[in-house]
Amino acid sequence: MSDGGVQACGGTVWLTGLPSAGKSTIADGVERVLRGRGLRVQVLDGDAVRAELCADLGFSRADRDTNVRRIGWAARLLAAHGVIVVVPVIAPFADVRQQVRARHEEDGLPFVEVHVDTPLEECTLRDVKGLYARQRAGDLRGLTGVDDPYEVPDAPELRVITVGRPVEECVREVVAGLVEHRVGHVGAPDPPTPSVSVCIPVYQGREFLARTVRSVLDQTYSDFELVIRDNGSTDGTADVVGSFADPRIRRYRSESTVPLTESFDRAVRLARGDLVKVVCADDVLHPRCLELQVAALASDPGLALVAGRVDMIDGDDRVLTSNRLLRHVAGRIGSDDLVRRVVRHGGNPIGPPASVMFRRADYEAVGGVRDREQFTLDISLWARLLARGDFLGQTESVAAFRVRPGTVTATAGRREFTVQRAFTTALARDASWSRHPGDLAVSLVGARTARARRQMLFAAAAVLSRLGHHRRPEGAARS
Ligand SMILES: Nc1ncnc2c1ncn2[C@@H]1O[C@H](COP(=O)(O)OS(=O)(=O)O)[C@@H](OP(=O)(O)O)[C@H]1O
Ligand SMILES: Nc1ncnc2c1ncn2[C@@H]1O[C@H](COP(=O)(O)OP(=O)(O)O)[C@@H](O)[C@H]1O
Repeated sequence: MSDGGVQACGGTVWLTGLPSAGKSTIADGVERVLRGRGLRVQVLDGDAVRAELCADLGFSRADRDTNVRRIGWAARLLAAHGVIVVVPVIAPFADVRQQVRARHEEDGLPFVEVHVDTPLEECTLRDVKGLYARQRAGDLRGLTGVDDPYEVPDAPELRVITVGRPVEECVREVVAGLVEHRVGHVGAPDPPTPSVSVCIPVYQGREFLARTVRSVLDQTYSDFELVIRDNGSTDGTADVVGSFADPRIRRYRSESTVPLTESFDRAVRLARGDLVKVVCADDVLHPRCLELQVAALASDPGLALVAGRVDMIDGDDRVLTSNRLLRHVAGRIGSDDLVRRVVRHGGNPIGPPASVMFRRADYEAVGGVRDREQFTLDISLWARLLARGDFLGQTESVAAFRVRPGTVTATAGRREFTVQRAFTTALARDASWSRHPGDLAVSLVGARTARARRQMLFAAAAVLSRLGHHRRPEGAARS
């Protein structure tokens, strides 16, 4: 999936332990760290595998053994192809764990056994899935560690204590253990973590992607990484991505295509920088964009979101209109006040992803992009991020948004209008923010005006395009 110049050595990391010990939680953290380093990682979680590969199995001794052997077999195949396989699976019996280890060793593949060492009393308190309670109530029999055996590993490569320790610390311990046991990179050292990650999720982006990438590489601010995640494009996008040699680029390609919201989320989840900007694969950043927005967030820890203005350009980079958006939301604005302005606006007065920068920690804290409706993806994310801090609307134009036929924004019709209304209504009623009767009525006027304005803009784009109207982007001229 990635290159990045990293030489990967595959292997299996088996996280064994009682139910609710923390196996899955630590596995997820390890996956994130390793992916952040550009390595190929696959988590084979007990629950997920049992739903698919082992749907025929229960929890008898024989079935558990079969389950662990099958997972061990799949892990070995993946590891042989250079993948780091992280396996959070109870695997309660020592002899089957030993068999899986032996099969790896026969193939010369590293096998790292990690005992997630959380005492039963603590697991019973955590009881993430309510299994211990069900067992006590007599609804479940044969629960590992209670009325079914768990054989504690004698000599695991690593024993991780979780009680009283933050998850991140346990994750770091496992990652450090992997390096020691030859799993993961054996070649280039980790690239240093940059302060900013610019993330480009791209699907069928051959036509404009090169311009987008160049606009990122030409920034006046240089301490960034550029994460490009190709969402299974088949139009030659991969060639465009491959044509750039800048070491700050980290490339990922998925063979399958996920929905736009998920593609956005996966690209951001690859970010390593503390600050994040997402750029759609046809938009363009103006050269001082990162410089201006990093300075704002670095100097004011109370800010969760910074946004600049945008120019609207057409398919030939002709400026259709400049310095747009943020008319009603310029300057530093408290989050409660801003949410009210968003409601009254009835649409997205903040801007598209390219105009915005946020903090990765905040993105993770709010659970990332959840909205399945791609039309309100950006504004619903901005609104949730505001729960983490205030907003700064910058009056400089920082990016150019490409207006072209066939895009989500261009084709927005009645259904999208309904989706937008549903979002605004939910926001107006959200108890996290102060509520103002009457704002929802105001927002209806705002939403209709915004929709009409958008329709006019797209119509104008078509006409201007035919007339050959041409002007340089203002932000580009300034910087
Ligand atoms: N009786 C019993 N004992 C243990 N676990 C049970 C049981 N019934 C259901 N579950 C749920 O199944 C998850 C364990 O699956 P595994 O594949 O990891 O188990 S095993 O290795 O086959 O023992 C396990 O998930 P985790 O606790 O997250 O590991 C449970 O959610
Ligand atoms: N240091 C820690 N490492 C892992 N999990 C922890 C830690 N401290 C607390 N927890 C919590 O313990 C629970 C473990 O759940 P989970 O990872 O699903 O367990 P398992 O996969 O072993 O069944 C989570 O709610 C997690 O937040």
